[in-house]
Amino acid sequence: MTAPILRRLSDLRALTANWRKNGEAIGVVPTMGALHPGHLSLVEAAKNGTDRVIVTIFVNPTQFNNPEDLANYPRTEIEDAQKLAPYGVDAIYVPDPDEIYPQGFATTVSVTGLTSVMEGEFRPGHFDGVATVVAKLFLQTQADRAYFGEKDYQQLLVVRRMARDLDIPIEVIGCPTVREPSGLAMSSRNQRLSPEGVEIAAHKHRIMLDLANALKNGAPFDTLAAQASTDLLAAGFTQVEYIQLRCAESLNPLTHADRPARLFAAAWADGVRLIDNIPV
Ligand SMILES: Nc1ncnc2c1ncn2[C@@H]1O[C@H](COP(=O)(O)OP(=O)(O)OP(=O)(O)O)[C@@H](O)[C@H]1O
Ligand SMILES: CC(C)(CO)[C@@H](O)C(=O)[O-]
Ligand code: BAL
Repeated sequence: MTAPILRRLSDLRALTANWRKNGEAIGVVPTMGALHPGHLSLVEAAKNGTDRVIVTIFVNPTQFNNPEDLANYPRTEIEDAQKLAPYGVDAIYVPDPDEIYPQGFATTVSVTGLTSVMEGEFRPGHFDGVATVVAKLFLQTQADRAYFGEKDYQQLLVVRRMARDLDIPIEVIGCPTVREPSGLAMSSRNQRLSPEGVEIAAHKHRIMLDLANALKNGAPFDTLAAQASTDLLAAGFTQVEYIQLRCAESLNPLTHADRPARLFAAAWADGVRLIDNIPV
């Protein structure tokens, strides 16, 4: 059965008030829609971890630094509701824009430190948009647990920091990246790749794994990152924005994987910006 689609906060609150009264734990899966198996893995984790599950779908304009990216973002609400039907979620919250940004909205939630590198550096303003909308979604849903993908690993850390700093009583849970058979991290933006673009993008994960393996064997990071960049361009990527090795908790830069580390990369193929990260 398809879950009810709620567009007004008052309707959502009526449901959650009942659930809370019954002592039921609420899980939320925030998304921008165009659902794929990566999103559905978060829904599954939420179903296993809580009594009631809300999936939110909101293409948040304030986190898009690039107007063309916002205009081209896929919007597939009917298909999304159909994909969620087998999971038995309790509500799909698709807020009307004025529920998130009412007339005169003048508040920004801004996390410092973690946001100054990688996605924060290459997408100015992006994390302010994310932190602000996610804070609102946490407060509006009053969820006990929130599920985020490690595909957007920096976002996961930023959101966790924001919830802790603001004393929002929610547990932020990270879930592993779901990949295509080629290793390509699933992403709504992959829909924009042409068949040739898909073939090019398929090289990214292997190039990152090769770098990670060479690093474990003691080779210096800078040399390996330069080689990986060359390999991406040779595979057909048009631009490599960054390849970085960072501490998995602080995101401080590392030169060796001598503590829990992650390798991050952002590169363009076929006009689409693709990000990924793997543990090292
Ligand atoms: N392949 C994936 N595996 C696990 N989680 C994922 C995957 N792709 C997205 N998610 C998670 O789903 C949530 C919603 O993400 P979003 O709606 O932006 O989808 P997306 O596929 O990441 O789209 P985009 O193209 O904007 O990157 C986020 O927590 C994100 O990390
Ligand atoms: C968390 C999120 C739904 C906030 O708009 C978005 O950044 C996303 O889909 O990852
Ligand atoms: N998937 C993270 C949200 C974004 O790219 O805007």
